[in-house]
Amino acid sequence: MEVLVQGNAARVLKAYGWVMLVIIILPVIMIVPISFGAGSAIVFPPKELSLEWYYNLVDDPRWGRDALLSLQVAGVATLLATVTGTAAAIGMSRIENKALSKFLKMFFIAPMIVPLMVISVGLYIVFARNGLLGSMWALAIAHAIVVLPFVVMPVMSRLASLDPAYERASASLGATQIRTLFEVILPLLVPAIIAAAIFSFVFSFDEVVLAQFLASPRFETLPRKVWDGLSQNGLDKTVTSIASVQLFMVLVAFAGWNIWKAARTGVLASRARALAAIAANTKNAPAVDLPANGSLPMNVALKSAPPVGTPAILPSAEAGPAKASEQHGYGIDFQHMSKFYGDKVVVEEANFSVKPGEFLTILGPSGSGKTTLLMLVAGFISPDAGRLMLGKRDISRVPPHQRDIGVVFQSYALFPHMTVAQNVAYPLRARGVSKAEQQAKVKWALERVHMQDFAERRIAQLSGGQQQRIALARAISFGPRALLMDEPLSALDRNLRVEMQREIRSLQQSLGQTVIFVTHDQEEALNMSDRVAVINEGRVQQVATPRDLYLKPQNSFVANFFGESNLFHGTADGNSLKCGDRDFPLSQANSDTAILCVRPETVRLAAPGQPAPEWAIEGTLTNARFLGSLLHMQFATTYGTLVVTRPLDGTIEIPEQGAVRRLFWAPETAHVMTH
Ligand SMILES: Nc1ncnc2c1ncn2[C@@H]1O[C@H](COP(=O)(O)OP(=O)(O)OP(=O)(O)O)[C@@H](O)[C@H]1O
Repeated sequence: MEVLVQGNAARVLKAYGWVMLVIIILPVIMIVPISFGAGSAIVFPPKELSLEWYYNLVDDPRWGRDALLSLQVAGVATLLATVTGTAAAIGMSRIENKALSKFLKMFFIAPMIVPLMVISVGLYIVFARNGLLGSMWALAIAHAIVVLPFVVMPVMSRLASLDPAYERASASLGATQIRTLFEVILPLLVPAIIAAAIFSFVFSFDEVVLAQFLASPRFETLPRKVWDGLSQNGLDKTVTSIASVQLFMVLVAFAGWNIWKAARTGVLASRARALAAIAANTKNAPAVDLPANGSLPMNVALKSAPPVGTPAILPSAEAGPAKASEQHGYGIDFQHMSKFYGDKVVVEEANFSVKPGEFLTILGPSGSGKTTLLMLVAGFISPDAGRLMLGKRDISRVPPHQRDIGVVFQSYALFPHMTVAQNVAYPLRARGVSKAEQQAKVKWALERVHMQDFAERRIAQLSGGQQQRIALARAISFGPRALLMDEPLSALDRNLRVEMQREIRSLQQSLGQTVIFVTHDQEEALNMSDRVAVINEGRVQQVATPRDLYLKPQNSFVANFFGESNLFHGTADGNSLKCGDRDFPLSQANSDTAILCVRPETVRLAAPGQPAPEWAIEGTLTNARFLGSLLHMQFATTYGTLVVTRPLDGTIEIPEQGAVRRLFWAPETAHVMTH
């Protein structure tokens, strides 16, 4: 940690901290020795030790009765406030109507702003009219109302800080909303809920103003009795023994909480160990030690697979050891699909197909609609027009948990409160798969990503690369009909990224899975895809193999986005393109306004005196950069800057800055586009 304050300033701050601590804690701690002092005088430190005030506490049954009532009131108020407040916070986080959401928030937070005295008077009138004064329930409800904001606020802020991908991941894995609530959302809210419950309990147990109005002399809480005693006769020293007992109870509760936490982790660990024992029981498969970053040693062969196309049969407990090509993907058909946000079109008339078992990458600049397209397939949003077919089924309106489509999120969205094995088993549990089958499939999926030895790890104990593998294992464990990946490698460093590209591609091929992969990195698209869909401003520009995209781009956007290009705008006339004062030759006859796309590596250079066609363009070298294996040159010409690249094989002549060359190309290497 960086030290911001050093030397004398640090010492002064430290001393200030200690003084503040002592001022805050000392009066509280002093109560304990005072409670052991003999006689009714408040003496610190006590001159004579005695347990008389503790005997007094036990001997007088009213203290015990009042304490019990306070405990009952605090218990009921805590339960009411925690349940209602948590439900309200979750409900409000789902309301899309901003005005309504704001109003409800104000409503639930109001008890914190309105003075307690006002609330007390209001409740007194209501309870008095209904004959509820002096009832434990009335006081508990009043306390619950007052502490409600202290539950709603922390739970809402915890909800706001949760990655929304958790909920989407749960749905994509087949969980209903109820399962998602109880198995994902509530466990992730536990710290906030516990904090809120403790606060509610302490507030209610200690509360005196509402108790003054709503309890009765016959039926009074502990704080009210203490208060009454104080106002009538000065401090009854029994109060010090009560306070000491309460302090002791807080310490016991704190210790109990820590012991429970440790025990809970132990239980989870032993559960995970049981799954891991099965997962690790892969005597035939050699265990792989992964480096900490999750990359795979180069000598580890990816599991070979029979050809794609056999029907999907996931390994079952009865089926024995898993075979490698157990899944096959379905085709996905986008039929004139559009999505609007307000009046802004985000996806416009998407109309293309992904073949079964194909790896298709959606490539486009930031904000072009890639994620929206993927979310439409996953079912997290619905199209405003058009249809989406998965195989022969129209899934346009099918909820995500019924689509059987696996999703790997950019943030991985692994559930942090579950172990690796529990994460991978989650979609299987959601589908009611038997325990034995769950274990077999978890083992199978973890083997596919070489993570079988990590089954009992917590997610926080994994590196980014390892988390990536687990996210993949979780998405394939239930035999999805297609797999969607939203920039899953963007958080990894370059080397690991390249390795994961190789692995994901290899896994997809061995499984025969249909994959839609989103990226804005064209190199990644080139490395992995059977075909690439280039998208810009919500419109799919071209869907083609990487080779066709490069050699035959459909328009200038694709030509520029997928690799570099030199573009010449002109009018085609037969076998030539009129552009400025030149007629560039075309390999095919054309008769329209057209754009000629010339890739940098196809441009030839002729030094003065060397032969060149008549239409060659004269250019002056303005910039030459070494890009690893490529020399990248820029020439200033009357057509603007032209880019030329050459592989650096150690033999090429590198022109000097300012050198003049004539630039030309073979007509068959240039591509004509209409726009
Ligand atoms: N919920 C929403 N409400 C309004 N506009 C939205 C919403 N979600 C996305 N958009 C807009 O839709 C457009 C496409 O967003 P999308 O996230 O699909 O782009 P992207 O290509 O995935 O971008 P990036 O690569 O930056 O993730 C953007 O202009 C974005 O601002």
